[in-house]
Amino acid sequence: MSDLSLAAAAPDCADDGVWLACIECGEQLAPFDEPTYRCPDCGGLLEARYEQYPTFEEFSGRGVWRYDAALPFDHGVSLPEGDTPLHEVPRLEADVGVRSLRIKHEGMNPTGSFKDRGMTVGVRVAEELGVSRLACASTGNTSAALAAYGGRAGLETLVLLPAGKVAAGKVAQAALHGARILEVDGNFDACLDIVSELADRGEAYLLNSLNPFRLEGQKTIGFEILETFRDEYGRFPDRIVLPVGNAGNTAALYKAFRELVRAGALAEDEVPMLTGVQAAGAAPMVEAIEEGYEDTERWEDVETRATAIRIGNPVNAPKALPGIRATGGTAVAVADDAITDAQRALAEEGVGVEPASAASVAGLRKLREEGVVDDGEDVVCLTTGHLLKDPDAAAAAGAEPEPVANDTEAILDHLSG
Ligand SMILES: Cc1ncc(COP(=O)(O)O)c(C=O)c1O
Ligand SMILES: N[C@@H](CCOP(=O)(O)O)C(=O)O
Repeated sequence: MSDLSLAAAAPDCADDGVWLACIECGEQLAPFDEPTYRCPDCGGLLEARYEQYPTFEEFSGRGVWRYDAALPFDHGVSLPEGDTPLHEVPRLEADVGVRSLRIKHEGMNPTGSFKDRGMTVGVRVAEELGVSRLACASTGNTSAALAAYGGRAGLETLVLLPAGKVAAGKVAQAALHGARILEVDGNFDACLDIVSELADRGEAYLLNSLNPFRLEGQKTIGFEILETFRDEYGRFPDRIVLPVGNAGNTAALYKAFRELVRAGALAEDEVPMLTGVQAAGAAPMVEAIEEGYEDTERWEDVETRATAIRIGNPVNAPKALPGIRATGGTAVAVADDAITDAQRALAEEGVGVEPASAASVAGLRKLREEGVVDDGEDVVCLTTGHLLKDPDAAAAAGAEPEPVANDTEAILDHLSG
């Protein structure tokens, strides 16, 4: 068993400084000999390990590649990504009633979601491996990012989408960036099963978050939040609340914290509580936390307005569940209407997010009402995708346009009426 605890000692050194390790049996693999997504011995998830883990002082530059000392390469296929805002939301902060509330808006990445952080590293690894076709299953954002970064690298991209369940903005992005789009008569989990099989047969290089290098890019969200928060407040946040679908970000943030603890840059009692939020209609991670499972049980029927997190079989659960538990966090399910209310509240303070992103704020509100989150806490909510990703959901959540005559007096009458 590979130790995923915060207190784990630094792993044994490998000659070349980076390798892949199975989180279940500890098997170590050379990272760039051939595409590998799971342990060939036991089927466990893999994660990248390094000979050394940097402290904050070793980071320099901007965006994802500021953190190259903690990544397998010092540059990648970049648009560029990262360096996203940590918004203040004073009205929401007062309404929720916490010491401080900041919104880390990952919708401000080049294709409008956090997936860009994963792709800049993942596509760099694809180049290293010399593959020609990249593929993913997607609820939308992964496909948009893969198409853009694959296109930038001049590689063929193939995406499998659940038919009729992907927001318009995301399909448009994937199409225009040049992906070949296959609409599958099945949900996201079925698409991922198929893409994984295609990858195992050598037909394509898989760039979902099952790919450990995707998560290397995404862990920079954790580095960025901690650095920015510490620079502004002189301390680290108590809690990070995030939407959970395939559980890649939860796993990636936990990995960032573990690496900083190992480097001596973060004390164990300074690690923020990882708090996952799922839509009530797609909540296998919440079930696993509540029931004490080590992995999720697959939900075959999932439904939510937050289509980005309409996922019933989170592949990263064995990495993410220990993270939630070890940091003293929790997981909570929220109703679709609560997600829309949170989307409106964020939008009213100028922060435009897609429904799945607003789940973090909806979850925080629920946990405050339940008394799980204390009023003295410093909280960061992660918002993962931009409002324009899902224009239909935004239009439905906002006010209806009012038809008026083409006449100034009529408009003044209308406004005063
Ligand atoms: C906008 C958005 N938010 C949240 C998630 C969930 O992230 P994760 O799969 O890393 O849990 C996804 C995709 O899964 C997403 O596209
Ligand atoms: N929301 C995701 C689902 C796939 O997640 P991944 O992180 O495993 O690629 C999407 O945008 O497709």
